[in-house]
Amino acid sequence: MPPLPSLYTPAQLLIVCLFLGRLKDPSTKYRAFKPLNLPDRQWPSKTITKPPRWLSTDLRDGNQSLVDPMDGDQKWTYFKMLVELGYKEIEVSFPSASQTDFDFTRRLVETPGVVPDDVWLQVLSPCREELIKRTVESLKGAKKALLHIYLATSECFQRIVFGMTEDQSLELAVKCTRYARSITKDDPSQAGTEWAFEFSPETFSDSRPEFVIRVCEAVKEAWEPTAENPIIFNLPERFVVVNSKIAATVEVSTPNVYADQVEYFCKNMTEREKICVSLHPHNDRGCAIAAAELAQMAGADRVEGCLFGNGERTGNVDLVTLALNLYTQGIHPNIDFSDLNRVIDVVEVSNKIPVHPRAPYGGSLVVCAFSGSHQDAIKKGFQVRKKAGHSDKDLWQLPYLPLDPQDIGRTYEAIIRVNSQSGKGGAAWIILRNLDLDLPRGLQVAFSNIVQKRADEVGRELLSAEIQDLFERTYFLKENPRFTLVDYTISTDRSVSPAPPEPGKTLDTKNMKRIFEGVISIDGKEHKLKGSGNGSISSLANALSSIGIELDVADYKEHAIGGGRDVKAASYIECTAAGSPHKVWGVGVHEDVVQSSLIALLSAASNFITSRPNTPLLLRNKHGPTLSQDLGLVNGSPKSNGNLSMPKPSAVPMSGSDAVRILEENTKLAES
Ligand SMILES: CC(=O)SCCNC(=O)CCNC(=O)[C@H](O)C(C)(C)COP(=O)(O)OP(=O)(O)OC[C@H]1O[C@@H](n2cnc3c(N)ncnc32)[C@H](O)[C@@H]1OP(=O)(O)O
Ligand SMILES: CC(C)C(=O)C(=O)O
Repeated sequence: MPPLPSLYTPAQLLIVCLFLGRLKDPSTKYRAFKPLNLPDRQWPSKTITKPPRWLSTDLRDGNQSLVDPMDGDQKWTYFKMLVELGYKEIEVSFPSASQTDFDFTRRLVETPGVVPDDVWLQVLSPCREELIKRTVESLKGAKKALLHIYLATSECFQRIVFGMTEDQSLELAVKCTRYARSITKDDPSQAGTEWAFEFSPETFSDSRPEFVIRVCEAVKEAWEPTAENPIIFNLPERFVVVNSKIAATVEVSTPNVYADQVEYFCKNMTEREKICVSLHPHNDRGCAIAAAELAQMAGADRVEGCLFGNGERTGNVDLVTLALNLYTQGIHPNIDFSDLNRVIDVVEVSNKIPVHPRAPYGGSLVVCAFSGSHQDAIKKGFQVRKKAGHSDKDLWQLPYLPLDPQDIGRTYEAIIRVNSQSGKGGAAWIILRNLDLDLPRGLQVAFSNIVQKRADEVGRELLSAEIQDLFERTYFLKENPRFTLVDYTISTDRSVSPAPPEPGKTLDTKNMKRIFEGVISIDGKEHKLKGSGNGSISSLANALSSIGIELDVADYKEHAIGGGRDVKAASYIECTAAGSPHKVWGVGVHEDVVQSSLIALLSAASNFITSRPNTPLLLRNKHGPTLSQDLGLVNGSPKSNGNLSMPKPSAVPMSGSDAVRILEENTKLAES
């Protein structure tokens, strides 16, 4: 077939099609919600000061929205977890929907000790008598039973779904309430159960507020609640059909509009003390949390939702976020999320839906910082806390972390993670956490460059263990094949006679020179070295210079690790190489502080000759006289004839590996 002639390229055609597919003027299809006129609204100046009554509907609204609803055993595990977390009102099923739900409810009622005495079992039914009857049957014998019925009150539901007028809907709601009453709290055979009642004017947020009040007043009158056992009016916030002709669905409006509606409801219902105003927000516009919080400010007493926001469509309001939002305001939510990982495990297995890595509080990535400035701020925050001696109960003020991860059972290890976006603080934090080494700033920068390079090379996050390993290998913490301190003494150099002590006083050796004499294993062979200096480190540096490694100490820091008998010293030495702009760091850890500093210097020397083999250095001329008098074999017969003279410094640039080779040649020479 010949190709069809076309004025456009395929790409242009695609763009045209996409463009035509979108509405230039969405107002022909979608209408803005007309908000309630509530000029005297009070809620904006209110704050939340206590937790609401919570209702978990994970096992009902959450379950009904799953691809594969939970089976009885999964519900059982989930229920037990909800009880352990502290939920006192749990919507366990829609008993008229399926045998699984009915049987599960019966199992809860009939199994002794599973439902604590203070926990209400809530069940849902539509306003249909035969379904209400079946629903009530499922709860027979329960200690505390909460019967929940629903009926949509919006104009579009009445017209599209039910084909009823407002009066007919009201009549149905009242009829079902009376019926429910007759088979529950008014039925003598149900006397062993404490019955409570909930009515949801479904589509509340799209209903005429005056009509919602009318229906709820009528239902209240039919149920006759008391202040001790108030009736629950549950006010769903959810999507609605606005323009029925085109039947498009949009969510109602911004959360402030819902708050206005709730405040209106609270103000206009009579006998407020006999009413519990409950919220049932869905997340169609992504505003469920805000809607629930603003509506509590507007006077609501109770919130229905699901853990991690499972539920119909975009989900019910997330109970974890709501509770932990309160917690971070210093208000205990009465729900225990101190082991959030366990909760996540149960939720993920039961729902077969993973918790999003960015889900507030629970997401695996929400307490992780990859980027340098975040890591830096978090690390400083922890250091300030440590310095101030803060315990895990003291006031929490930490950059970027609104909640102490420990409070939800997460460790600090995972907070800072390192990839190519990370700065010096990230790797330093991991070394601090893993090895107790508080790296000086200069070493942080030096090590960060090494980490950055590695992260770029591998193109992924570097795990904490990898960073630790990189550090240990870079600074020869576990083993140092190049320079290992085998044995040493540091003595006072008495060859330069000090001023004699005043009569009756001892000789002041404090300011006298020190002599390092020791055995160092260099690339597996042991050698004696000797040098002198103002202190231990400089005397070893001097000894190293005798074999051609000319390092000047530019910076030195030390700190203790641990305490008591197990205390250790950590030493950090930054060295410059004579005649070279390069600096190298060395790290030493030892029970003895002097030894730790000597190890650090050898680490720097090793680092120098190993990691910068091509750096030109002013080292000794291998053709000159070779070993210093101090250098000889330990395990052979040491040459102690004193005839070997100090090699003269030479201006020949030489690499670190050359220096070691020369050393070996010199050693052989000494042996012969
Ligand atoms: C907003 C919510 O989440 S509400 C809870 C929703 N959950 C569920 O629906 C899960 C369980 N549901 C079910 O198992 C079934 O839908 C049942 C058992 C309730 C009813 O089953 P069916 O009788 O087969 O009805 P079906 O599901 O086809 O349709 C719903 C019918 O109930 C009516 N209905 C819808 N809501 C209500 C209500 N609140 N009260 C009374 N009737 C209602 C509809 O108008 C429709 O009636 P129609 O058949 O006369 O047109
Ligand atoms: C039954 C009601 C409360 C409901 O689930 C909803 O409106 O989403």
